[in-house]
Amino acid sequence: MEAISSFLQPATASSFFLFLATMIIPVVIRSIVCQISASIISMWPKGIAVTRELILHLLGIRFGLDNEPTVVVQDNAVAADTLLRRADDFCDRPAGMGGTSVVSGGRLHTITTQPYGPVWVALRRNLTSEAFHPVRGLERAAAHRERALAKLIGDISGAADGGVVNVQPCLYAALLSLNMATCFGDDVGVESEKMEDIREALEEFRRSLNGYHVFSTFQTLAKLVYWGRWRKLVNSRKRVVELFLPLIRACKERRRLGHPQNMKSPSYVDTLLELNVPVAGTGHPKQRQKLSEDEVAGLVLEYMGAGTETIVALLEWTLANLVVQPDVQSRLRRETVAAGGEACEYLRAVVMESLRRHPPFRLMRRQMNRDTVIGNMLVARGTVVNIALEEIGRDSKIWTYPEKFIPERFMPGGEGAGVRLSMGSSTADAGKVMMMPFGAGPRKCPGMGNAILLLEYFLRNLVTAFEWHQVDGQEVDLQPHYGFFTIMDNPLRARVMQLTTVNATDV
Ligand code: HEM
Repeated sequence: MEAISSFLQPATASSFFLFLATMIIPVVIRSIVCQISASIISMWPKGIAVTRELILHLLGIRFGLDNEPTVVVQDNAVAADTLLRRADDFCDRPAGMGGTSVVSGGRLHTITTQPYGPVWVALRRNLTSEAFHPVRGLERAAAHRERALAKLIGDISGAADGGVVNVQPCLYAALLSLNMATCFGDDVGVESEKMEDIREALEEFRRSLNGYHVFSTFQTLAKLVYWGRWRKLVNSRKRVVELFLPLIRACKERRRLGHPQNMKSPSYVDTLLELNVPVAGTGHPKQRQKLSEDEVAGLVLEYMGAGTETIVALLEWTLANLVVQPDVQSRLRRETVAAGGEACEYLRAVVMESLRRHPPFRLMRRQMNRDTVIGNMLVARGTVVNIALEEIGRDSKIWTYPEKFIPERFMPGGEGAGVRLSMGSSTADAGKVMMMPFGAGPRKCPGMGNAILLLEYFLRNLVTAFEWHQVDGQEVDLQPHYGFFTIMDNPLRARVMQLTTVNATDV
């Protein structure tokens, strides 16, 4: 060693060692890595695949809402106490919910994701006091409902191949055409080809929402790790918005020309174009502005998604249960015919049982805006609170045979008689909570009245127009698929027998 040192000049010596190091160190590291990998592989349990999720887990990287500090509420009394008595602490949703909000990096919001405050009040009030107002909105939409029903009956009769129908596509087409009409108005003509594009685009967007929660935290990194998923989400939303924008512009043009239709019966988009919302973050409620085109498109997407898929899913679940239980179906038919278009107690009971047994949203998410006691636990501000809507409706302490579909439980004398769905912010409501498929408190679903109306309307007419039977050799499978909405894992196929030519009976 000494000989070498004396032989080399100092500068040359350090270069030599640097050279040696660069040659030797990688070899040493590679051999260490190989040895470690070999021993990991030899110890690695057979049958466990090395996935991206596993690697992220081992590195301690967690994306998405599911990895935020979370409390799950499964007890109805605690849920009621949380949402009604402590409503002020639970009025926000976690950041990073909703496709529109995620894709725009929190720049755009829908009613669902808008932070609790004056803009949320303005958007929500616009929906409930216009499109969903019992007279100005729902009553005026009667003609749209009749047209959608006629389409549905026609599609079911026409699609019946040897009497067998794939039910979901028929329901979807009818609800889509109804919601397009109430959203854009009668005279924004959408030809059937465009309608098919919209159907496909909405479906693709819904599919892209499965797993989108990973983008709610550390978005930049999550985009890199889940690049394919991100691209799908962005592109599918872009596709729907590009289909809606020309229709929104046509509404604008119609308003500019002062079309009488707008004055008589404004569509949802007309009301959004008319609306002035407070300017967020200024603290001056009087400072107001119009919504941008992007914002209107996001709200339209919310209306079409929430208003179509939920109703389609529930109608499909209900018809599936009626196929499985022909006695319930016969009673429903008898009693709706006897009611002759008036309110029918048994029809309401069937709808309530469907909502209890198959709520489209399994969980409802809120985020606490201050430290609060939930049940007997102190939970810190910022914690995500998941209310387990499905489990609350199946609580065996409240419901007998909770897994069974028994509409009679909502008839006089049944354990569910008199149960109300409409729980506002009144603390007096809290004691009566037995199920909450529409949520509760100030942020409960604003579409509830419309949803009940549509469910009863279509169901009443579908059971009087057709008899619904099992397809020979194919049992109805009531297994759920838990995605963005809870739908049937195996879509319903039914054998139908046409009974009458239907005169639409509106409730
Ligand atoms: C059977 C049908 C439906 C069910 C079961 C349902 C259920 C729900 C639930 C559980 C929530 C969360 C409520 C909460 O946080 O307390 C919600 C919110 C919401 N729903 Fe529905 N929904 C239905 C139909 C509709 C329809 C037809 C619309 C109309 C467009 C709609 C629009 C909304 C909106 C905008 C929100 C957000 C409310 C807010 O954050 O202020 N829903 N819905």
